[in-house]
Amino acid sequence: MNQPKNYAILTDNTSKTQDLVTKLLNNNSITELEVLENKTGLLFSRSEIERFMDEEERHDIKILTKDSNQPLKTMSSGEQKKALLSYLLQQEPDFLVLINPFDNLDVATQASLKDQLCAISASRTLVQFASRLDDILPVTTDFFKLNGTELESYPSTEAFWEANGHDCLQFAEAIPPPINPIKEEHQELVNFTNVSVSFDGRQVLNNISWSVKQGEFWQLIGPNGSGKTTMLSMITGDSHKGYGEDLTLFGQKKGTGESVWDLKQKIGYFTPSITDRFRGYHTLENMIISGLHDSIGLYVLPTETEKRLAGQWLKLLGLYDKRDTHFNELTRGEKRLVMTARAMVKHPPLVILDEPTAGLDDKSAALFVALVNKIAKESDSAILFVSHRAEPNLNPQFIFELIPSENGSTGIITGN
Ligand SMILES: Nc1ncnc2c1ncn2[C@@H]1O[C@H](COP(=O)(O)OP(=O)(O)OP(=O)(O)O)[C@@H](O)[C@H]1O
Repeated sequence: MNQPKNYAILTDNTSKTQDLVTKLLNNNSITELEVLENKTGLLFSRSEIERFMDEEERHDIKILTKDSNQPLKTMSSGEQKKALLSYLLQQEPDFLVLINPFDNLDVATQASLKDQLCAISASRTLVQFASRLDDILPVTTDFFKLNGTELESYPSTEAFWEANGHDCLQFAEAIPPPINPIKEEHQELVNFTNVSVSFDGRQVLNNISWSVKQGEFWQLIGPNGSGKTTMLSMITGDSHKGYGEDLTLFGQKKGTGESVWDLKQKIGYFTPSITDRFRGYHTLENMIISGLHDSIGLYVLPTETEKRLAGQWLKLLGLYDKRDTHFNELTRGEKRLVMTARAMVKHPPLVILDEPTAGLDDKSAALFVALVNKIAKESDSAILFVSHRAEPNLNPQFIFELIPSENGSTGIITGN
């Protein structure tokens, strides 16, 4: 049997990935990939996981979770991807379309998925869409770049790598100060003392002790399933876990009558799913101002001072000329910059960025990281950056790392 071909398609924020994927899966003719015509392809992507999650929940059925007692929704990203891959392989497709397969995975899970995909590639064609160069599988035989709807091909592997180097931009202007600075009287914003959490009798966090003080810049890392999301949702008030444990938020012990609203006032929060699901028609200016009103999109008339402040942020982001553009017309990378400015505009005591670079191409991720470093340096807000990737050039002061074990994850603190 001949070794199948394996394709890598590098995408950036102009790429019409969805259009090409639909064509591939529907067997439409694509000149550059004509060997796949009349072959059966299946999709491995975050959106497929979400679709199955929806199906399983809505119809109370098990598709990907046949071999598990746990709902797909509560599985870690690594567990979800494993379940999807095994389900797809059972159907023996001729080819698999992979969209950013390593996003949201920690280093060890990425390595194990990479090995698995390389093994699969010996007998099945892989078509990998990748927004990060580092992710491209070593078994790739043919390289492309997707510019809008155009597939650009390269005569050789070397020609591809030579053409796709990149450089990193920086922001020149200063971070705009808040209109009404928020006074936080407690020096310590978050304190976990020997906190343990279990789900259905299985311990996930084991004796976690961690304290975040005003103005500190932290990165929270840990492999898939180690409990990062669990910890974050205890801080943002989205989880009741932590009641009865020694967990203090902004000077108040969790479970002693704090209101989620009060917590939200003190925390600027950003995770890409907020952006990717956002469907309203609001201008960039209004999106940033809405951060002052704790809404997404603006439903009151902005004041001149608010407009001026939004203008300063947009200048900093290099998006001032687009201030009247609708948010939905921005590229993915631009949207994330705007949503981070929105989370930051009040200068809340604590800013949480949850996997903020997932799905961004290298250039956009570098730009995003540069913005976060700048915010950390020029503001009094404490920053908590959650990411699996060792983000090149991110400069946190401290790293809190979750180390999984049979009795749940323990935490260690390292400096940067
Ligand atoms: N509501 C729940 N019910 C049962 N198990 C849960 C629930 N929430 C989380 N878990 C389990 O707890 C563990 C930690 O999950 P969590 O989502 O906090 O990890 P994570 O580090 O954020 O992972 P990822 O990086 O993949 O998102 C996982 O094994 C997960 O399956």
